Amino acid sequence: MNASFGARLSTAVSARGPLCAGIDPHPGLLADWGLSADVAGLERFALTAVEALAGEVAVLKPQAAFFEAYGSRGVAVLERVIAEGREAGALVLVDAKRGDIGSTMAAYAAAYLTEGSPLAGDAVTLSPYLGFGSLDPAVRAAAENGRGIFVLALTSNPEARTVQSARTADGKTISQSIVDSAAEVNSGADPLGGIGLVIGATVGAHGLELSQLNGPILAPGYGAQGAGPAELKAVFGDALPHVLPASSRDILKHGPDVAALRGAARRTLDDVAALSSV
Ligand SMILES: O=c1ccn([C@@H]2O[C@H](COP(=O)(O)O)[C@@H](O)[C@H]2O)c(=O)[nH]1
Repeated sequence: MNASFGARLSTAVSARGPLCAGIDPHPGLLADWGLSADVAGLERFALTAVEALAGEVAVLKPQAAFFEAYGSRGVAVLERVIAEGREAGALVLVDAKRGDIGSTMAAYAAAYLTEGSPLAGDAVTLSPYLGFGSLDPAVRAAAENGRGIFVLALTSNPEARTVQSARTADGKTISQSIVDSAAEVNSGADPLGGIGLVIGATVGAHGLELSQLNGPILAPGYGAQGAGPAELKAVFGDALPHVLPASSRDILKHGPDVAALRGAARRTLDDVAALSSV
């Protein structure tokens, strides 16, 4: 792959607008869509979401956990979602939140970031809580393969605060130290580095200094977790142009009708786009 992930993401967002639509096959949603809680139901759910959304949104984010819950056949469905989502023109961010010591991280990088692997989308979410440096094999694989990573910095769930807002020996919050490590890797990249961050749209006042990041920010928590356009503006301020709001259940609840799913994604995009004119 020739173009960098930062360049591909910038092009996709310019063409389609800033939205990451999640594919989270919750058992409750499968039931609401009239589907069985088995691999056949999972497959129908996920591929309907791909059909509805992959031609519309810049980024699709399948949540790996809901596929893994069905074992190897569920993972095979995830592989189809990745392949078919990309074929239909969306960038696919696999939300797997992997993290481990460096030597094991190399295997995750082979699985999620290396050309030819059936689980490799365009980017993957990673956890830095074994130390940002433990992600080095993934950082290298991402650059070599034109792919991206999104590193958890300040997540949307309230329980995260005690860990992520704790301070390191130099007085920085842990989340700020993750921002700074990502900024160091992204420095000088044009138009945008391939190391993104995950910062929830729900986090409220956070005090993070994001001006040097030079990378994308995935903002889950939009919709079902309570954040809307006003929260995006308040949380991200000047960083808003690099923010990719992520919404799953709030869009998926409109299925299984394909047109209704598309309509929900478009309304979300319109609400987000209106922010740039405020
Ligand atoms: O901080 C985080 C990191 C990841 N997520 C994931 O995003 C979606 C959110 O789903 P909704 O239905 O829009 O609430 C889900 O896959 C989470 O695992 C997050 O919510 N917060």
